[in-house]
Amino acid sequence: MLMSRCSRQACLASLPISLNDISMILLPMWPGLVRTSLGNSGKQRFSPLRPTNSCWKGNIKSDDKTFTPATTDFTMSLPLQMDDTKVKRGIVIKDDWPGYNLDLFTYPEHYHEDIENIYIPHGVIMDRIERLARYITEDFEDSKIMVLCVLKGGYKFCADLVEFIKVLGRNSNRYLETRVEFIRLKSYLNDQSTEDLHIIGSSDLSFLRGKSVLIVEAIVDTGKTMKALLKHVETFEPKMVKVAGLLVKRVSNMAESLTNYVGFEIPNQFVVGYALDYNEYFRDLNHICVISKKGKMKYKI
Ligand SMILES: O=P(O)(O)OC[C@H]1O[C@H](OP(=O)(O)OP(=O)(O)O)[C@H](O)[C@@H]1O
Ligand SMILES: Nc1nc2[nH]cnc2c(=O)[nH]1
Repeated sequence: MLMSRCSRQACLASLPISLNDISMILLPMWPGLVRTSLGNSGKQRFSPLRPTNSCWKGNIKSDDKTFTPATTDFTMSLPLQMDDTKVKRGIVIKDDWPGYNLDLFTYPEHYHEDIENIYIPHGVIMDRIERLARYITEDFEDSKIMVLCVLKGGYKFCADLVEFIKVLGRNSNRYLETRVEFIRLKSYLNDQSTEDLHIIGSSDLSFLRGKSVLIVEAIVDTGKTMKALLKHVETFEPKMVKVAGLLVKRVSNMAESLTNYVGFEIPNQFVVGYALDYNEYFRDLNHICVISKKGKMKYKI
């Protein structure tokens, strides 16, 4: 079987071994730290590797079908430096990444014809968030931060990120206290950004004054939402603001990097799942997937 590899630097989650002991992460796994290190001993235990969360290519036989090998793989970026001046691209997914065949994973049956592929499996999302939690915990100087979750798309990312930050804190001598607040922004209709960017609910963020703030957003695409939000947040004079984006799209007009902690850099494709929607559908899908033409037609407004 043909195996490809994930780079150590970008794929490396919290491992109880030295970097010199391994040359790559072949299969990221989930459950990760949250599930495996719970308990009073604080000791990390490893669960069996599960191929469904893998970062690989090859032929897999299942139900007498041989699935087409993936032609490419997650390609990793340079090592992330905790340096604001460097652009952190996260795990870079190449333009020709075909995703995983739907038959390799489980997902709600009613979406069968509505998604093209499993673009980023849930387990890989979780493993990457675990790593982001560590960057954030090590990076913030304050021991307390205000987490501003951008709804609706960011709710799952925020919940999982904060959970990982808490678990890390309980298992180390660096506990980053998190207070979570929410803001709801809406601008998309179908798969298009519109000129109408609405703050739904209260826009008063005066609780951010003087605080270290982490904005948690599921996706930065055109960057319009994030630019507008950063401008709005700055008016409340926080001490500092950083942005965690699970996905950042590679779009040509994005001149500046708005995101300090990037999960994955992805091509310009409309993705759904893990709380990302298409007209409110697909938020219940746990993987990140590419919507199919049929799906777009079916749920179009
Ligand atoms: O970078 P941009 O092109 O501005 O796009 C990013 C925004 O688009 C989505 O929000 P949406 O307006 O769909 O609202 P939702 O989060 O409630 O789904 C997403 O959750 C981001 O907030
Ligand atoms: N669901 C979803 N929402 C978005 N908002 C901006 N880009 C996207 C995208 O690719 N998917």
